[in-house]
Amino acid sequence: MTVLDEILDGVRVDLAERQQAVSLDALKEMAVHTPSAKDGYGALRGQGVSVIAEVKRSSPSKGALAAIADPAALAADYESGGASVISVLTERRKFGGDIDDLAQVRNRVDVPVLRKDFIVTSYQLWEARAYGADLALLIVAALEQQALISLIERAESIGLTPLVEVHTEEELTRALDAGARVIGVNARNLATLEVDRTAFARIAPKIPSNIVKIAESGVRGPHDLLAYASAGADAVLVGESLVTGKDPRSAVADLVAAGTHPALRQGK
Ligand SMILES: O=P(O)(O)OC[C@@H](O)[C@@H](O)c1c[nH]c2ccccc12
Repeated sequence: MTVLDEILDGVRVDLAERQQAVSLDALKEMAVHTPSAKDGYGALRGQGVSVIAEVKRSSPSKGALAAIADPAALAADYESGGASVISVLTERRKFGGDIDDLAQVRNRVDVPVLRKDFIVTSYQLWEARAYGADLALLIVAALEQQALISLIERAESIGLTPLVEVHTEEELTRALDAGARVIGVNARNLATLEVDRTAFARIAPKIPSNIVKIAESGVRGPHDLLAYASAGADAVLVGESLVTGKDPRSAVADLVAAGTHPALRQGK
């Protein structure tokens, strides 16, 4: 069993519990009263390389990273550093997240918020919307093709921007066939947890130019952002180096400064 399979088993157990506690109808009712979603696609297509800053307490590869007692305060620091989108890990068992973190972050920042989780049913998309998310992650490696297609459609129909994550060329083909418009290339293989920072440069040239390209994982600082930028990234998604650093606001600001430097001259 791979790490991803193990995570998905836990996700399904937790999901069944939440579905017992809150009906789909109740969630839909909540979502109706949630302010409409912000434009995730537009936020990532801004000037230069956009920064998606992540709220993450732990990870299966490293264990505990940071306690993060106040996720909204951290998100506010990210926003004031210039982050274009805030990513909130809501998976509980391996990442120490909580769906309530999403609501707290949503209530504090103005930029779009991404629900980062292992989404396998439309119930989780309704949850994302009900708790204020504007974007939702869909991981190709975790989904059958038919499920991927219908989750992309459902996300869009309820106003969420789906960020479709791939790690290989085959997964990219599936993402494109399924109609993804925002694609993230994760440097980390979720089956083995190995990080390969060359994955983005290998896969990005095969992504059509109208699609937003995000380089995910392994960004330690401006140097890595610049490497991803020269390989064509519209945005980078950064977690660990921000939550484990001393000053998340200035760490984001340094990334944003590198990503908007005039010398980059990206053809967006
Ligand atoms: O902490 P890092 O190496 O900066 O990576 C952030 C993000 O890319 C990573 O958390 C991530 C990418 N895809 C995921 C899917 C599920 C859980 C987590 C992730």
